[in-house]
Amino acid sequence: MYSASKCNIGSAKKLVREKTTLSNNSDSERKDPLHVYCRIRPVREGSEPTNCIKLLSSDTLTLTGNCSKILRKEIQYKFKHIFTAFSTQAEIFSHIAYPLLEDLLNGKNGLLFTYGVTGSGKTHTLTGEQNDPGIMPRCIDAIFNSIGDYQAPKCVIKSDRMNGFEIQTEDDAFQDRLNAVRHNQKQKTPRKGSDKVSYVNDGIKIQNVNENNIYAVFVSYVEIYNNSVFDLLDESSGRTLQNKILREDCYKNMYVNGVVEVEVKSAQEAFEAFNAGQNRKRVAATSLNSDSSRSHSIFNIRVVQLEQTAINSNGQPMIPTENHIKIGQLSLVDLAGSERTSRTNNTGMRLKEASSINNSLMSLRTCLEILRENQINKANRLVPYRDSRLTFLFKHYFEGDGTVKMIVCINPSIEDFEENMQVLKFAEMSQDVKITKAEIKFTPIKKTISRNKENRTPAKAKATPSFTLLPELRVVKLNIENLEECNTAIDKIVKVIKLRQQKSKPLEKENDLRQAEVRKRLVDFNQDYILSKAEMKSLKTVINKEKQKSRNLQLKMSDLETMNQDMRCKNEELEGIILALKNTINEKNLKINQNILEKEKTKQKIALANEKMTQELDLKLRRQREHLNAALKAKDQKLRIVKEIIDSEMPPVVLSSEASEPELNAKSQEAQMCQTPNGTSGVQNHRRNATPATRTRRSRSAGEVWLEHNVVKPCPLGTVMQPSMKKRKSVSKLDKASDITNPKQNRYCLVAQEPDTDGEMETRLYKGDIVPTCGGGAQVIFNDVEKLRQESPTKD
Ligand SMILES: Nc1ncnc2c1ncn2[C@@H]1O[C@H](COP(=O)(O)OP(=O)(O)OP(=O)(O)O)[C@@H](O)[C@H]1O
Repeated sequence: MYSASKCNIGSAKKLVREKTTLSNNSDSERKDPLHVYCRIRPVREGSEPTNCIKLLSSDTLTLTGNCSKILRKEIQYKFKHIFTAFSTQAEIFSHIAYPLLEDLLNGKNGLLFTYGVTGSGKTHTLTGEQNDPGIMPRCIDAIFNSIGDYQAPKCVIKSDRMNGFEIQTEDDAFQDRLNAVRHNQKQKTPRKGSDKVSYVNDGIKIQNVNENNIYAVFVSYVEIYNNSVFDLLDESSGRTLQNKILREDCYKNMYVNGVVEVEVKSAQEAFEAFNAGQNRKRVAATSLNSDSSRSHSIFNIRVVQLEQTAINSNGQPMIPTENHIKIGQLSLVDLAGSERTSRTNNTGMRLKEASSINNSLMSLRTCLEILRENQINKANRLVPYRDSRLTFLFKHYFEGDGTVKMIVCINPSIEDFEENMQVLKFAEMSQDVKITKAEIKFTPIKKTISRNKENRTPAKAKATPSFTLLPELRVVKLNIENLEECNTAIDKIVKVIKLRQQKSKPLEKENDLRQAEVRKRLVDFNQDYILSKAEMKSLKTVINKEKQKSRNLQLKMSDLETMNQDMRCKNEELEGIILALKNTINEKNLKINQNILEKEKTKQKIALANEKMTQELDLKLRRQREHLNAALKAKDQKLRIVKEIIDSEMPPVVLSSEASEPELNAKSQEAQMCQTPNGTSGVQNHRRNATPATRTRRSRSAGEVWLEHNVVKPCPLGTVMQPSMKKRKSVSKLDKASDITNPKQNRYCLVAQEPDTDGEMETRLYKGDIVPTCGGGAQVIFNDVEKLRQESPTKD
């Protein structure tokens, strides 16, 4: 457990983490802490030499944020060992990986992973370059430098694809080797990435290798991408890798189900396998690293060893039948780097990958934290290994036994300060996690039943080396002085030789049989080879045809591409035209809108003007009315005076506008009764005097202008009864408003004719003044009715 104590150094804060003892002695005997090493990468050439790491000793460093943006603080971290920018790959290998190799060749498990921010040198540390190899190539070289001479024949030890191994008879192994050769020959194209790769070999050997054992080395390479497991050495699925599932074997070890484990007999073969996987591994350029790993990659080396019991006639090690095998596993894990989206500016696929990487790293963090808490508090909180494939795959390392080592890679640039702080904090915490020390485990040998019927003899009997039954031919020193002793010794030798000759006869027979068998197989193989050659030839012709087809298709494609290009050009032109038209439409729309606005404004102005005019006209009308009323009153007054005068002179014959029609009729009759001899009616004269003055005169200067409205065509009236209307306009229908609103007309006369009771035609003239209204119309105020009729004076 850590306690943080703070003390001020100048203006900077310094956090010193002190370690307290964690657990009791018995635990420390059985368990080892997770070993955490730190490697500081050199500052990039050309970048600012601002450094946020200060090295205090070989195991302590301080992280300093002396940039103005970041809070000035110094945090101290302590690790098992810190490698500086000047540390070599060889140093790192010998310090960290060498002990793990010793364990591996001793049948123990080990896990080594690199952790850090993107671009901090994880891949460099683990893989390195050809002339500066990292941990992985050095491990491979060291393994083969050490066990190269003690290897089991190929295919004798075989992966059962369920994390276990089985032993085959030599015959089956031979058959498998043959199949492998055929398979390689059948492969038309060489395996992608299988080009020869070589790393500088330092010739380092692991000490104390048991020379009595025979060894087989298997490698597998998987990646965890977007929380899915893919086998990078699986060639069966072609280009697209199949998602694999994780399983637990009977020893509680986690493994990738059905993973391809390639048995390698030399470092070269191992590098070829690694390279083939490396070509499938998902790597992409980000803004922080041109070759950024987008997945966590796990390179597994498994060394299987079994005790050597005998050597066969060819001097080859014999396969033991009743024994145990030791399996050691070393997992080299290159974790993808944690990255902040704000710094990488990743989008789309890269962003999804980054979030998956960060999630799985967070799971690893959570698991180790809970594991640590459980160990400190003796609690039993569930560790969420299943949250991520990464943690689930390494469950047996954390829960079981083995050695776990972590290399924290640090980029000392000041931009990485915040992320380094997180990484170092986690790494330091991880050191508290205790892992049970690696143990040697013996696994019982699984034997496969021979596929060859002839070989279905008990494996033990078959495998028993016959020549080992022969008496040993020891070196005998002959004492020439003692002839008797010499003779008995020679006799003994002769006896042994004879016995050997005798016993070697069946062996020779067996040998001959085997030779014949091998020859037969060779013939078969040759036949197969000839068949394969013929097949290859036919396939070549097919390939050539296909190539031709593909060439034709390519030509067609290029034609289509040019067509496509042309279309694109046309499209672009049309788009340009459309754009220009759109612009014109927009301009026109703008003008229309402006016009509409102007119209609106004008309408508003007109409405305002109308309102004003209406108000003015109302005012005028009101004044005119008042004026007319006053005039009417004055005229009434005058009329009254005239009436009084007339009343005083003669009997009243007055045609008043106020008179009712019967009165008017009576009066007009009376008027017609007193007609003048020249035919002019006295009534007319009289009426001219008695008719009240018109209310309004539209055009006084022009005199009276009549609108004579003849509803029916009048009968010929002769000259006597013509009404007196000098200026007139006759209409038969009043359907046009302009007839009556014509400002020139000021009088209105409606002519009506009907026969009277005597059958005489009577013409009635309803007369009135046309008065304009304020709304621009006109009204007629009837003030006179004139009846015109002819009457015979002789009539009764
Ligand atoms: N110690 C070192 N010495 C020299 N060059 C180094 C060192 N560490 C890293 N580099 C260089 O820095 C670059 C980035 O390193 P690398 O690819 O190993 O980073 P990484 O941590 O694996 O990144 P990512 O997590 O994105 O995959 C590489 O060009 C590598 O050669």
